[in-house]
Amino acid sequence: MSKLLKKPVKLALVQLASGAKKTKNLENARIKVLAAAKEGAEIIVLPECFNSPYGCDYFPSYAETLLPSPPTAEQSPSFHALSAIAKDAKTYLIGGSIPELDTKTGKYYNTSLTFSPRGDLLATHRKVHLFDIDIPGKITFRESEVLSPGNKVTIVDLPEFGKVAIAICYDIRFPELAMVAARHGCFALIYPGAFNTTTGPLHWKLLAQARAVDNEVYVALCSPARDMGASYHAYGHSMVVDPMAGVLVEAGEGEEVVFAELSGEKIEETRRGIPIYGQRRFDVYPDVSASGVRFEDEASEVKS
Ligand SMILES: O=C(O)CCC(=O)C(=O)O
Repeated sequence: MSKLLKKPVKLALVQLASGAKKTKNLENARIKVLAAAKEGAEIIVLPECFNSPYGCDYFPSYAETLLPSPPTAEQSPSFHALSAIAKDAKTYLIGGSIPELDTKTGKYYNTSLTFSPRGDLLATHRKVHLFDIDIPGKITFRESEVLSPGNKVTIVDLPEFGKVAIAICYDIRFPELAMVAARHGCFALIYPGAFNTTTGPLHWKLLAQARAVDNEVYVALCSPARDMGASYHAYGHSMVVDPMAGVLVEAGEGEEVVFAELSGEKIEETRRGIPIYGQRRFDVYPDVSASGVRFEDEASEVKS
C-alpha cells in the first residue's frame, strides 16, 4: 500500500459555466457534481469563484459570511448548498472558491471550502497570494484593491485516501507553498483557478507540470468555463497532471466535467525512478518545509 495515497481514487473537475445569478450557479453546480458522483468520482472539485462572475467589482456584492462557523443559510447560502451537495453526492467536495466577508474585520477574502461525504466542513483556505498583475496592453488585475490575503498553508486529510493541499489559482505560482504541502505528505495539490486568455496559454499547463515535477505528486487545476460575454475571459482547460508531469486529462474551453484516476503506485514509481526525496542537499540550502510554516489561521475560528 502506498504511504501517501491509500487506495486509487477517481477525481472529477467540474469546469462550470457560471453567470450572474448565484442561485442558478449553485443549482448548476449541484447538477454537475451529482452527475460526476454517479460516474464514480470520489473527490469532486469546483472552480474559483464558481458562484459569481470573476472580478474585483463583483467580490463585495457576492460576498458571504462564513464566521462564526457554521454560518446561517442567510449568511452563506453557498456554504449550505455545498454541504448538502457533498452529502447527497456522498463524495468529498472541494468547493472551488467564493468571495467571503469577515464581518468582524470588514475584510474580503477569496475562500475555498472543502466538505466531507457527510456534508461536514473539513477545511477553509483563503487565497494566500493575491492576483495583482500588470501586463501592459493585455491584462491588469489587482485583487488586493478589494481582497485581503489568507495566511496559512491548507492541508486536508481525507481519511480513506490521504492528504491533499488546497490553494487557489495565483497560489500555484509560488513553489514554496506547493513544496511545503508535498513535503507534509500530500498526494495531490488541488487548485481551483481562473487563469485568463493571456497567461493561460503560456503558463497554466506549465505551472501544473512544474508543481508536479518539483514535488512528484498529482496536480489538479479546475477552471470556470470560458464566457466571452463576461468581463473576465477564463482560460478553461481544467487539467490533472500526474507525478511524472504527464497530462492525464485536459478539458476544452466550454462547460465540461473531466475525470482522472489517481494511484499511490504512480507516486511511488516516480519517486523510485527519480529519487529526489532522498537526494536533497539541506547542507547546501535550507529546508523551507521544516520550520516557520503556518497551518492555522490567525483568526482561530477559521478551520485549517
Ligand atoms: O496567475 C495568473 O496568470 C492568473 C491568476 C488568476 O487568474 C487568479 O489568481 O485568479
